[in-house]
Amino acid sequence: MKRTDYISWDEYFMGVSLLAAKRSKDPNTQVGACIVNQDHIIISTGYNGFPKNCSDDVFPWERTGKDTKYAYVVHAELNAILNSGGQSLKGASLYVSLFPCNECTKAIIQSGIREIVYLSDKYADSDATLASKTMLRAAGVQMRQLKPHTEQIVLDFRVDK
Ligand SMILES: O=c1[nH]c(=O)n([C@H]2C[C@H](O)[C@@H](COP(=O)(O)O)O2)cc1CO
Ligand SMILES: [Zn+2]
Repeated sequence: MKRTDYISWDEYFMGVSLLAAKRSKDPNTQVGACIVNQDHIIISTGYNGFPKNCSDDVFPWERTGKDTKYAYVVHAELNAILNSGGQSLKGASLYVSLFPCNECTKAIIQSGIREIVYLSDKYADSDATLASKTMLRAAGVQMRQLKPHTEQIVLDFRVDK
């Protein structure tokens, strides 16, 4: 008899996104993304962080003031698109822990991604999110908020030997 407590595809790919988010150095919001093709194969992952060679210890993580993170940080979704190494994203699904902003949405639509599965929509009332939703609706990209059947998945690094 097969196991019955295995995780669903949605939980698996959102779980990968959440694990990617754990790599983020952002002290306030850690975002993770995972792009999956129609065969359920992971094409790419990403999290929010500064561009290559722009040191996490030099560039600012402040949210307010003269010099903020917003000018420098690459969003998780854009990193995932850029990390896909030129593979076609046509018909792919994007799993992301936070609803995409309008700038990422432009790249998502242009890359051919057809579905966005998200967890949090904490900036739902922002102009960026409203613009995202307007563009995604116009472009016919599906959006759905994941309602997980489980509250958490624990990774256990302990082994027998
Ligand atoms: O979709 C997103 N993807 C993404 O990676 N981010 C990143 C940019 C920032 O590093 C952080 C948001 O920071 P804050 O919540 O402090 O404003 O999340 C933010 C959004 C939402 O706009
Ligand atoms: Zn974005």
